[in-house]
Amino acid sequence: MAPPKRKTSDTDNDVENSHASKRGRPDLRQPHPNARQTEEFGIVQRDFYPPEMSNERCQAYTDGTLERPIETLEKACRDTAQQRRSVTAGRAVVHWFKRDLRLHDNRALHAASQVARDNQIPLIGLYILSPEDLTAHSTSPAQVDLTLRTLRRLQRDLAELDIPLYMETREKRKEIPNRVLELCQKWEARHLFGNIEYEVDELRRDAKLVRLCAGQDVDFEPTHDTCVVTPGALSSQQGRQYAVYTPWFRSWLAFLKENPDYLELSEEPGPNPGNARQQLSDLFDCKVPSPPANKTLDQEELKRFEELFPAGEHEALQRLDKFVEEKGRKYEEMRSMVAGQHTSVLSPYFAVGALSARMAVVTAKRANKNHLDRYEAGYITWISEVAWRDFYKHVLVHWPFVCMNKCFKPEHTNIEWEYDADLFQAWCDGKTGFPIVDAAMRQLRHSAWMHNRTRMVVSSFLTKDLMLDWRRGERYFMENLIDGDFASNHGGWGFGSSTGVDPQPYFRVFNPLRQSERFDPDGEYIRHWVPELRDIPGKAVHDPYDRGAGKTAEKHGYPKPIVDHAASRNRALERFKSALKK
Ligand SMILES: Cc1cc2nc3c(=O)[nH]c(=O)nc-3n(C[C@H](O)[C@H](O)[C@H](O)COP(=O)(O)OP(=O)(O)OC[C@H]3O[C@@H](n4cnc5c(N)ncnc54)[C@H](O)[C@@H]3O)c2cc1C
Repeated sequence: MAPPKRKTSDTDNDVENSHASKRGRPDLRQPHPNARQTEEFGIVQRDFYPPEMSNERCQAYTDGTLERPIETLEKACRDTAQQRRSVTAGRAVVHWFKRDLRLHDNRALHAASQVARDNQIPLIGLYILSPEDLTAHSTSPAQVDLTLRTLRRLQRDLAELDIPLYMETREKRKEIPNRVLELCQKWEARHLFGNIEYEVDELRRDAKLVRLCAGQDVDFEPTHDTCVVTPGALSSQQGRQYAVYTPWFRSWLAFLKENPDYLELSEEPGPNPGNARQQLSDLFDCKVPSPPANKTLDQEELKRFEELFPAGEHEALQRLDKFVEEKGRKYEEMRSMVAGQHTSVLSPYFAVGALSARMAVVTAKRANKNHLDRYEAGYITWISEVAWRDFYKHVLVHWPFVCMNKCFKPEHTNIEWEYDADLFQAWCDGKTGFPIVDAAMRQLRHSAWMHNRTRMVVSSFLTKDLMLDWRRGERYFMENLIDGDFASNHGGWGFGSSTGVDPQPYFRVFNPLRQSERFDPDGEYIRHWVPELRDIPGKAVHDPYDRGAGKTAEKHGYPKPIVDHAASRNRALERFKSALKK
């Protein structure tokens, strides 16, 4: 279906409620208007998109009749508890680093260090790069680069404590559990530590490793670390997992007040015994792995990202302190303004684990006279934003089907999407003719990062104005964001603004023009990212073709709007309504 043609007036509200790659893969660019769905083993195959889990199977997860991956891991830990208890100290302790690339406040690393010190044996850090995982997760080259640069810093910091960091690349991700065990055996380590990653494949991998290790007298019980409150710890009065943020957040706050130890920070590891350098000499000069061919950046990009996002936990901690001191108080008031920098831009550091969410909350709480939810509105709001990160991870753990290309609400599966390759490309390139959308998409391409407000605007634009499948946007974001995080990204695309907003079955349709005028009132953000519009004065910059600046825009090659917002909005609402009726 052709996109609706643009009308000249645009009168809807700021937010509408209705009851009702640059490195992209070629197959995504093909239009497939008549999607065919077949069911096999509970997986819906579409010929235009990767497999999607069936609604029945999703329901089984929701009902608890299908074992969740977290339960598989818990079961493996329970089943092996006795075997693991009898394990005696070996000649070393291993901490397996994943997305927890820091020394400060790293729960599993701290525990590993304690066991090593109690037994006067050395601690060894391990990191395995898995190109297959990076491809499967659509990790952006910018995030791979930040990870590798962070590893370099981490290696230096560990070396100061006489702790080696052994790193290697493993092409096949299936081999990783066996390889980790093999290395433990080689180093005669009987205790392995690691923090839990909550995505489906990672939980299953760790469950396998727990059993493998126990069979070979190695104790491995992965640790909860990445969330402030452990997934599964909060449930409603009916004993159910919250599906709505606000009551969940109340419960999150209450939990932390009752369990203040959840906000205790772990110390960094102590130094290795003096003879560790001799005993493990071959592990100290390990090279940081190279990025896989499909994840490399060119020289100019490498330099740019290094300048924008210097690596390591020292940088992250400095940014945190600076933000809390200088911007924290004004956060509530300023956070949605897209020009300038009013948010922390810490998301890349959370994504690679250079900073813990606990550390962020504790630092803001301290600045807020030790309160989580009263006193300064700025700090309270910022803490509640960091909590969103926890919330989406809790959702992922309880409803793991979100990993299978599924939106949160099964009924939204029936929405009829469009697959127009040209419209998708215009969105990616920032050439839609909607200045705020284009500025944001160009910010993403240049910085591998985008402001939260504009993430909401461009996701709404892709899925409502262009009616394109939200999964295309979700994937494009992962492929390009330096802070790509499965749970938060899916939360933004498949849980919230893109497919509907809880708790009511209504849909937000952002009006790009209203968003632009409200959150970039002087057009500073637009002029910064869209040079074709730099010469356009005043409010015309928000909508040049409708506000008498069309000639200048055209002269500088800025495109006309590719769709009519009002008509697109009506089409989207119709599509959503009819999907709910199905
Ligand atoms: C469509 C869409 C996709 C998104 N994809 C990602 C993603 O891949 N990775 C990611 O980290 N965030 C994602 N977000 C959430 C949010 O946009 C970013 O976390 C935020 O913009 C990062 O900037 P900041 O560090 O300056 O945040 P601040 O405003 O300083 O907030 C502090 C921290 O709180 C957390 N946070 C804030 N808002 C959210 C939110 N809405 N959801 C989850 N956590 C939040 C982040 O960890 C953030 O670093 C997405 C949002 C949308 C709407």
